[in-house]
Amino acid sequence: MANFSDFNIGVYLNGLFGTMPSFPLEYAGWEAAARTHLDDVLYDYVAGGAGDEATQDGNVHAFRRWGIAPRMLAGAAERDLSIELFGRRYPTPLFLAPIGVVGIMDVADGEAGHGDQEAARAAAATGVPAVMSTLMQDPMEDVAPELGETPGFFQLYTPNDRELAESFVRRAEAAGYAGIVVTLDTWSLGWRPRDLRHASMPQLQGKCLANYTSDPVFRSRLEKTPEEDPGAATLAWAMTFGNPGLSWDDLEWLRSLTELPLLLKGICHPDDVRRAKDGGVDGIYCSNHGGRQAASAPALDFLPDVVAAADGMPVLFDSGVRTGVDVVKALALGATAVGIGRPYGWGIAMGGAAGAQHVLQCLLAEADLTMGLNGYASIAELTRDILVRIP
Ligand SMILES: Cc1cc2nc3c(=O)[nH]c(=O)nc-3n(C[C@H](O)[C@H](O)[C@H](O)COP(=O)(O)O)c2cc1C
Ligand SMILES: O=C(O)C(=O)c1ccccc1
Repeated sequence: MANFSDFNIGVYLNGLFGTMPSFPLEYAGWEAAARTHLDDVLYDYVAGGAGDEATQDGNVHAFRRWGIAPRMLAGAAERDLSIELFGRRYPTPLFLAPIGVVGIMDVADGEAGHGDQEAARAAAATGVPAVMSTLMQDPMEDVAPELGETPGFFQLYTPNDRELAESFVRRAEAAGYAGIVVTLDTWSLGWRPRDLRHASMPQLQGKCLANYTSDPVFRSRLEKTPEEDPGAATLAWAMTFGNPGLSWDDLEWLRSLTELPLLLKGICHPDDVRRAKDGGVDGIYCSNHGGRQAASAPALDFLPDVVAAADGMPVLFDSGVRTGVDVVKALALGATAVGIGRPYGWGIAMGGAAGAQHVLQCLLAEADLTMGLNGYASIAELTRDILVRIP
């Protein structure tokens, strides 16, 4: 059993010998460190979100409206943070949420462009599974080997071209991804004032489109190859990316594409959970896209009802997790596994795979200590009744 809070002790021990931590120890520090490396367009793209950004702020603040009830003399000196998901044991309850621009966020060493592989290496080093975006800067086949023994899931943005969607899923299966996560909340881009101010976003600059430009179906739709005419390829991407017509009627087709675990991302309403379940999915991914798409209530506020409707089916959760304490609270509200987006994105920007691994170690050490000091030895003990509502 891993002891995640050894990380904590290690920091103090290093300090005794005059070695200070290489990276900041908390979210604000990760974001600030990342910002020193990123240009404004990319920084704003990652940091920003929909509208006045009240949704993303609300995601973070929702965690503060819950408190953990401490129990003493509970014998929680040894903790087990492992979880089971789709028949497999994972050492931690965390996963990396898909970030479509992480491929170009690996700027710290001055050679951006393989950030998807850096994220995969952080997953390999920690056993934290990664959901990898459709929007990669390297093709999915080049990213998968970097995951090592740790499973990766392929996140599908369903293009409005069925053959292309099918090709993506076949490629993900062949490359060894362990499941398919279909994101439903981005069939059109949200209202994002920061990106509008820059009148730019990375994909429109031709970034992170490698899964498209390497795809035989996508290429067959072009008159000239992406190498000959990159601008035309980017335009073709913009024409095929959005899929406003996708509906529940398409779930049967999506389900038919793979026998791998199939999850739907962006689900917050219990009625949608039931429809998804009826359609034969294997898991629900409760998220409001980190407040980047539609304005909504905090994703955390939907989690308990989503878990109830899922009725035993796994529920992945993300949106607003910033600390190890947040991880514990999401688990207590019923999440099977807890995803982080921006925190590890900043990690990649401040130090590549090592930076992302550091972020995971901080979150895990804090989650582990929070459980221990509050008297909870396993994730099974983290239930709704260990939380109190803070008015
Ligand atoms: C810069 C950025 C890019 C993202 N790209 C994708 C993506 O390609 N696919 C997807 O399903 N979600 C994407 N998301 C949403 C994340 O998967 C996740 O839902 C969100 O970041 C969680 O919120 P958090 O950032 O507060 O942790 C992106 C998020 C960010 C910050
Ligand atoms: O930025 C995002 O959150 C995202 O997922 C996305 C993907 C493609 C186009 C625009 C946004």
